[in-house]
Amino acid sequence: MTAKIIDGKAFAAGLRERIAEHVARLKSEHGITPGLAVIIVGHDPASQVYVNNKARQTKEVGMNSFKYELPEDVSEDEVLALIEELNNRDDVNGILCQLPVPKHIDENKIINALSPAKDVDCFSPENVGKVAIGLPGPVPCTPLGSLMLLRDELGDLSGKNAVVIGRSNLVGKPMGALLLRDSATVTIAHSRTQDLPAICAAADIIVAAVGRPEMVKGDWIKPGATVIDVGINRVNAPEKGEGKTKLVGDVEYSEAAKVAGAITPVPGGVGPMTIACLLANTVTTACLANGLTPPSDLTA
Ligand SMILES: Nc1nc2c(c(=O)[nH]1)N[C@@H](CN(C=O)c1ccc(C(=O)N[C@@H](CCC(=O)O)C(=O)O)cc1)CN2
Repeated sequence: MTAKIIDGKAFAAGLRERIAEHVARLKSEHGITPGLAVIIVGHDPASQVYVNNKARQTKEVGMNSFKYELPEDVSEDEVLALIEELNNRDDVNGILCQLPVPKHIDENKIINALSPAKDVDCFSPENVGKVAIGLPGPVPCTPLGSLMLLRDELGDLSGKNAVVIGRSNLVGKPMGALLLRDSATVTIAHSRTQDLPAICAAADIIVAAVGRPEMVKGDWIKPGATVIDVGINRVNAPEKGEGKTKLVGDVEYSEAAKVAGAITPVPGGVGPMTIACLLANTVTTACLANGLTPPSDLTA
């Protein structure tokens, strides 16, 4: 068996088209242009690429983009003051601070300073709670993107055995909550889990979000299972030449693809969904801020 490759890049492009249609309707019917503010602190090259992609894609779907590039040595108080200013602006419906931030800035203080109504990453405790109990609001971007790919691939997830590997606040825990909301039978595995291969062997769905290159082996996977690889790990690639690197996921892709029914590649799988879902969340928060029901196809 060779797995179907789930094309996250193509799915994300389709999602952005739908977002653009919703944005056009918000403008023409309600006079609302959603706005997304992105804050980046320092010069991490990967973060700069992600932030530039976020700004470009925000504009492409017809929304307003506001980018704040702060120096590496900016004080925590200055970042918090900027967030406070953005919290109070009517033309800003979504705010995010690109992670990681430099060590002298407390990530939790940043997250707690964001107005939950504009927290389009869905990192705040209030929004995490809403996700858990199924109230309207933003949904963590990478888990939402993974869920959309799973629903597209499998349809109804009810009763499926789903194993999420990783228990981070950003991916593992919200992914578990979303799968549970879709009535999957959810196991969250982590570094203390015993006999992970046996747990994976019973899974109809595996979501690998552990941050360790190729940790999930092909022979752990049940034939026909759907595998969502959230990992994006840069590793050395001597086969490409001296000093070269490549991106790999948390799953041993080539072996897993021989067994799985469907699998996301890295790159081109979940990654592109993260930014598309950020735009979807900005439409959601813009709707909620204006007393409108968010489009159901952009949320969980
Ligand atoms: N405030 C946030 N910070 C960070 C987040 C986040 O969701 N919110 N996630 C990551 C970075 N990230 C978005 O911000 C992100 C990472 C990767 C991709 C992506 O499309 N990856 C490509 C490969 C890209 C490459 O070649 O390097 C892929 O998987 O195909 C998009 C967004 C950490 N920080």
